[in-house]
Amino acid sequence: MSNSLWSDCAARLQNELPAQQFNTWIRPLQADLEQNTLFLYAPNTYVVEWVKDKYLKQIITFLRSASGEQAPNVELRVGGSRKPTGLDATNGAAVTNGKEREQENSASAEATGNSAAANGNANGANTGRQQYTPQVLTNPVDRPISLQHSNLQPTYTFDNFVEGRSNQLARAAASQVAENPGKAYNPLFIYGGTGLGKTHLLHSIGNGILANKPDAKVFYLRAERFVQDMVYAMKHNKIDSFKESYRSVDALLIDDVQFFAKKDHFQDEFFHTFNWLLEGNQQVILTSDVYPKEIEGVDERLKSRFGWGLTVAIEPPELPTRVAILERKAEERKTKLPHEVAFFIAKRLRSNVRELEGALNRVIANVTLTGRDITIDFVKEALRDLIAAQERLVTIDNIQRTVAEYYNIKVSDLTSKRRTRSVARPRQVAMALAKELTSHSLPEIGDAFGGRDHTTVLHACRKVKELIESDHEIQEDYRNLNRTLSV
Ligand SMILES: Nc1ncnc2c1ncn2[C@@H]1O[C@H](COP(=O)(O)OP(=O)(O)OP(=O)(O)O)[C@@H](O)[C@H]1O
Repeated sequence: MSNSLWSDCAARLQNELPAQQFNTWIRPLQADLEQNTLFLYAPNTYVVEWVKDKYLKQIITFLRSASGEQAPNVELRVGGSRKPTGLDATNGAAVTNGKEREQENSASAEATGNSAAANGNANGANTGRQQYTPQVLTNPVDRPISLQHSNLQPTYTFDNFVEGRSNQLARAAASQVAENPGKAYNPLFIYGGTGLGKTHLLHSIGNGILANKPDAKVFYLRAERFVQDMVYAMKHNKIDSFKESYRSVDALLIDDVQFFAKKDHFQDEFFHTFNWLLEGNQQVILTSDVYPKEIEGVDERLKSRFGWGLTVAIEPPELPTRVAILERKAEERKTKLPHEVAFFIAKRLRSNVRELEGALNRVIANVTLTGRDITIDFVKEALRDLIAAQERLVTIDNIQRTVAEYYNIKVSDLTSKRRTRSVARPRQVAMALAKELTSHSLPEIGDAFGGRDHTTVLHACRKVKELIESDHEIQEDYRNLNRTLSV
């Protein structure tokens, strides 16, 4: 009963909220109905407070509309991750209860000969875990599967990670994990496009954990390395020490888990390692370039586990964050980058932080070679090809086509005089995008939208900015369009 009530409620929230909000705040909640109270368990107080503040009203409204007078009270609490999640199944709205999960665990573990299950306890760690007493492998021959070195890059820290709206949530979750490994969010799953700072955050967490507890066993690796180690272990008959190594860490940081796609055998082993660590409250942090449920070729069980803790996105940075990143990186390189030049570069290059860094490196190299000052003209010259490539990509025409397609209207509607809301709002969005993503002036943009005055464009830009703050639908639309146009 609790399950279906909560899953209906969650399904409705899923329809109403932008995917990122739903995945971040609602999906991790675990429901339990006791008497007439629906307990919603969140991974930590941060989530409890956030959900209370932002979504509790909506949740109560849904429950009342579904159950009328019978609607239960709602109580948000911090709860253990072993509780049944409301949203584990692939469609995001089904519910499993704890028993089903236990059965599922042991069934899958048995099928693959998992040793924890062989001890008859796939879920309760006590008995099975004793088989794998943590052990440090010292023999150099064992090196490929010895995790003695953390592999952490000391230069990637929270301190030099520039925070902005696009990465705020991921940054907050990451620092919580660094402060409370194994306790805050487990696993923490960070996803987002290439070059947006996932690896940087991952290392920051590892470095943060070590700063608090220098003897913690923290290990960073790309998913590829897990596969290589396993191949090596199988070849050299060292599968036990492979397991011991991976299962003895305090925190396992795995980058690019999309690499596991279509590697069923490795996924199986990873699945068991992953469960093992979670059961022992050992922290797991994962990254991927897409939302976990959308990784093709990865087993549903594994994807479902990925979502047990907290899943957060890193979005492409907005203009102010891009400017701040450039200024920060220039400072680190002891280069004086005038603000208007940082702004110019950030406005022209939008796709990701790696590209921004590359551009900055090129500017610095040119300065070193020529001894000239960094001015906008200098940068225009140094980055001519990059800027041209970006401009070719984003034209007003292209923006109009993309926006029209997105809102299912005609391009001619955008340039027409029609003022109905279904057309007027997309037109304003398109104008704001043209202002943000191209270097055209307000009058030029006005011209391209059916000969409108530049003040109309200015008004559209202000209106959209205001709506982005207040209306999550427009915010989501704008982000989606921006992302589509910027890559
Ligand atoms: N918010 C940020 N502040 C400072 N530097 C950043 C930020 N985001 C990204 N970077 C820098 O951008 C570069 C690329 O970031 P990173 O390698 O972490 O991206 P990624 O998301 O892991 O990409 P990929 O998916 O391609 O591996 C790094 O040098 C990183 O330091």
